[in-house]
Amino acid sequence: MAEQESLEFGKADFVLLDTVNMSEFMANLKLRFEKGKIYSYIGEVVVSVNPYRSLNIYGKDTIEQYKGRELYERPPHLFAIADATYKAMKRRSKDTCIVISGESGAGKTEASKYIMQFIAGITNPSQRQEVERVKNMLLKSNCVLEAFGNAKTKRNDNSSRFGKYMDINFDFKGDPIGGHINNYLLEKSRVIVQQQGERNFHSFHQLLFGAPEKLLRTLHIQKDPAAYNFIKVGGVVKSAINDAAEFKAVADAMKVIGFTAEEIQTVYKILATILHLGNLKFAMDGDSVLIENSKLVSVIAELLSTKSDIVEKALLYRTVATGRDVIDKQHTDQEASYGRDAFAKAIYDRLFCWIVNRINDIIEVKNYDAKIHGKNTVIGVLDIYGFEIFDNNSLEQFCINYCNEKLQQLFIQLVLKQEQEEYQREGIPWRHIDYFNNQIIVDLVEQQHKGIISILDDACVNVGKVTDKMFLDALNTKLQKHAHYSSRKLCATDKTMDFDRDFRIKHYAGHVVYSVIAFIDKNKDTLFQDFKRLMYNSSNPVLKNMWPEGKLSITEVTKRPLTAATLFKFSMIALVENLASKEPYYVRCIKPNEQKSPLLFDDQRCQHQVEYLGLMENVRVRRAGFAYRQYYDRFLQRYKMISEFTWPNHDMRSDQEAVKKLVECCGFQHDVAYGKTKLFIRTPRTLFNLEDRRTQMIERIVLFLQKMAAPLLCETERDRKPLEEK
Ligand SMILES: Nc1ncnc2c1ncn2[C@@H]1O[C@H](COP(=O)(O)OP(=O)(O)OP(=O)(O)O)[C@@H](O)[C@H]1O
Repeated sequence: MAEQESLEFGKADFVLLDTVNMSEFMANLKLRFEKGKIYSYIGEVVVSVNPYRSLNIYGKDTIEQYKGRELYERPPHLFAIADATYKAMKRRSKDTCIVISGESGAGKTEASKYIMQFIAGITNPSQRQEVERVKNMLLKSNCVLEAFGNAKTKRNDNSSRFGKYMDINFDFKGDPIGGHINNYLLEKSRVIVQQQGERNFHSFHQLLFGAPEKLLRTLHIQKDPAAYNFIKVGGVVKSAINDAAEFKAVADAMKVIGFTAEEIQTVYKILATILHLGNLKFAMDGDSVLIENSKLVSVIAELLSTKSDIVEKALLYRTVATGRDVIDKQHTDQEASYGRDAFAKAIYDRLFCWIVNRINDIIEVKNYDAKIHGKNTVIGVLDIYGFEIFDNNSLEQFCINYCNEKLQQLFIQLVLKQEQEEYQREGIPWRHIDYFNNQIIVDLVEQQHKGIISILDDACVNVGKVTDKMFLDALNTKLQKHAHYSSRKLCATDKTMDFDRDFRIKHYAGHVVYSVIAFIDKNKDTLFQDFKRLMYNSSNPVLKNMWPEGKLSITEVTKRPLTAATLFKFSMIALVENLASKEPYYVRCIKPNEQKSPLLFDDQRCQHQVEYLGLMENVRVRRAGFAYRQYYDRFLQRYKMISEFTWPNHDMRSDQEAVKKLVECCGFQHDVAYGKTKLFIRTPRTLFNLEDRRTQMIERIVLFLQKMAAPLLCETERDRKPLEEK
């Protein structure tokens, strides 16, 4: 229990609720939010509510207060688990990780930044230059990633449109010596289309408003967002001044990180290429397709360091292998614009991955020799998209929600495992706990042959024209008996779904209807080989290196590359394995309202998040046996004034015996269990009763001391008087 907070702020740890039910949970969460307490615990899990205002709780003083302390010695804070993570890593040489989850705008990225700030603040007391350099690199790389991976959405002005896992490596002294970033599933569709009220990635806006005139001229770019089809304007132009300032900050960060001038120029050329691609107009002229504004083709060719006719050919034709022959097949205008969009998305996605790789090259640990330096340990920070339910849910939401299913499964398993291990260590018998096991849903998605991803992949490799509807038919046949799957065909009366379009999954977090439209295309994620060859044949070496597979001719290309969903599945399986191998800590973020208001606590929205973050399940598991546990010596330190046998010091053989005596004095012996090093208390009421007794005793002790001190004070007064009179 966080001991530094009064109960007027509610319960700092949800494990101590009088009764575990949703209404008590929500009342406590709301009370704490309204009192400005944005952090709470569930055991060692931090629950965080976005305050939507700056709080003075992240400065140097606060870092000092949390540094080296135990979790329960200070009020709940991100810094407390950052410190716990750091201690586990440093003292016990354990690899640890912090998993930050929550929906868009809940405060995940801010939390990850504060955690990094804390770690930076407590390391390198000797100010070694190398450590400072690494810390600077880690912070600067964040700025670059945000420019290319974040965008303004309706829900968050600076929304991360990718998942991120970042390892920080530490040497034997506990100083950061390097890092590594893994990125997951960038929302690349945003490059070509944005919903009303949203923007393309920040990088495009920064370029338009921040690049010097000379650079814009070489890129053939105008300072006007309305001139570009891939940039949506209308009410969402963030401050151009901000964008301009950020352009400079990002350019500077790229330089500091170590990007060469040629690399930085290439980055700008790719952004400009994408903007020009968006303006291409295709039309049919009889049977042939043509580009109406062909001047743009030469601009694109110049930016990509290649020839106009090669660009034009890649846009209008597709090389296909038919038996032994290789022919050029002309697109229709629709196919051409589809191919162009795929190209724009692919080069942005590739650019983003390339940036992450370049950062990794630069920040990775170098010259580390385990024999000389000892074990190199890591703290990982995972900042990944939360559960998503929109009006229209497609393959992207399907992947994101599957990711959350997997993380939730890991979460409950780990909380259970930690509990079991503690009971075992302490010699307390374990009681079986009922909890919701979402394995069945994870299997529904990822199981080989039978899972939705497999069924989708099967549909994608079928010869002939496969439609999204055929995929849905296959789902309906294979999953008709599955308890967590349904569709209109299987449940004709359910009008929340459309025939031949929708299916529903009962996720642990709620029911989500997915529309199969474009599932097949998105899963195939085809980029014609012609575009890859175009990039590979560029005379710009940076571009060429980004597209090594462009080396292959059409006849050498594997016919069945892994699909988008399968690649994502593999990356999730690897991620979960990696997290499971570390000691995990959790931050669960909640967004209090849609209006980004610091005052509003929207009960319904918050309750929904509490449900799908599995927080009630967490509280239940955490206090299934005992709500509270504490080391004997610490318990005595806090409560010894309650009993004459322990105040001011006990004379029993062990602290454990003294605690037993104290507990019996209060009559709580039926509500506790004695572990090897800790006392376990079953119900919170007992703990609060102890707290009340402690408060009363402290008042009496203070009164007593005052009484004792009074005559002394009088004496001093008397002694002083004559002196003064003298
Ligand atoms: N601890 C905090 N103190 C003050 N403001 C905060 C805090 N956490 C979040 N915010 C505010 O909320 C906004 C959204 O937070 P953040 O970008 O971290 O959300 P997110 O969960 O990472 O969202 P997404 O998934 O869209 O990236 C921030 O830009 C900031 O204005």
